[in-house]
Amino acid sequence: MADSSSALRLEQIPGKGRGWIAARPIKAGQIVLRESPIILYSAIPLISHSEPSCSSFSYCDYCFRIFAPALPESILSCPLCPHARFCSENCLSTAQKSSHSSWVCQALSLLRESSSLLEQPPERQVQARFVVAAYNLAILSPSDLQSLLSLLGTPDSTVVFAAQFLHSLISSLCPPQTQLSVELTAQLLAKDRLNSFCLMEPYSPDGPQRSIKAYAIYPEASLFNHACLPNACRFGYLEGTAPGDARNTDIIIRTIQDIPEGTEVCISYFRINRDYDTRKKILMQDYGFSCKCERCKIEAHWSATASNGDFPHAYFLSKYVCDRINCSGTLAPLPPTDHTPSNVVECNFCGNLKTDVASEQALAAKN
Ligand SMILES: C[S@@+](CC[C@H](N)C(=O)[O-])C[C@H]1O[C@@H](n2cnc3c(N)ncnc32)[C@H](O)[C@@H]1O
Repeated sequence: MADSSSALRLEQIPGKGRGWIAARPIKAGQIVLRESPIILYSAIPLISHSEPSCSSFSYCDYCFRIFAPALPESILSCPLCPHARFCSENCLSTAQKSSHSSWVCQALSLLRESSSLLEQPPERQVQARFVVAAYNLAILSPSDLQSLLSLLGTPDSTVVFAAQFLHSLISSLCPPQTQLSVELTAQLLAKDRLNSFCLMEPYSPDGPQRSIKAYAIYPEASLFNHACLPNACRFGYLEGTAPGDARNTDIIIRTIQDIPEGTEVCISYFRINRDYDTRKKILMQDYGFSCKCERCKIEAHWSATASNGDFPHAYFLSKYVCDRINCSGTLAPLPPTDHTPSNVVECNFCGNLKTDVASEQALAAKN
């Protein structure tokens, strides 16, 4: 599942819980983790409301690739329900054995007809998709359920309310073939809230903000801690072809700089060009911690007027933030070949490739 065994080791990091440490020196661009999701579910509310969906695309319910508009006849529907559609025989048959099992198909169909779920906010309907996916995991792969439960995340009152509602609804409509309690449901929802990764619609320079297509849980990737100036970043190849034998829904974590042995390997949980106040707010609201990294320490006391506009970390941001319009992804070198570092950097949002020389020149021209 993961490539981390030789490059990374898990340790307790003071003040942060568990985290990944470089087990040996790691070169810039190296892949340190490649992992498939144990849970992957659509971010679209189950029951459509009157307002139009923010997404203009429709996609396969297994691999989440956008359907080719020129080939509508190639789209396959689930034989048991009209809602789940697949881009190939392979996706359909694999989904029937996993994420769209007959129990999932029946549970989602019954939930769609539930008037009490219709009265709930769209977020609850997305949570319903997660709970169905998690119960399905409990039925099909108890060891993956244990991996999910081993992640950080403690239920609070909102999660407990959602768990009570969804557990009771699903148990009455379509009970899973295994005993799953309200308490377990609350635990699962709390893990999902803290650890799920968003899979986004493709980049477009002139399009609206990208919508979230799906949420995925990757237990090993969830153990990366956050840094506001990260030394690694996440890649995904949802629409394209993932490198090597990876699947398009796999997560790939690649280093953006050389990392000495013993150093913690961190990713940023969001775009790195956000300002201090925004980062502080997101980290507290969504992840429940206050970041004490070097960048935050400096920016907490930085003022544009007092500092003559000389923004701290300007060099890092110019070098590693993609400058394409509507992008701001993170740039990381391609993996080294035969221990030779690559001078081509790839953006983890828009996929743009450019030589590092060009980015150095762009930086020099700016200064
Ligand atoms: C996705 S988990 C990362 C793995 C986690 N450390 C663990 O032990 O499972 C996110 C949580 O890790 C902790 N964390 C991550 N980055 C941190 C940082 N820069 N400072 C403090 N805590 C951090 C916070 O508790 C956060 O809610």
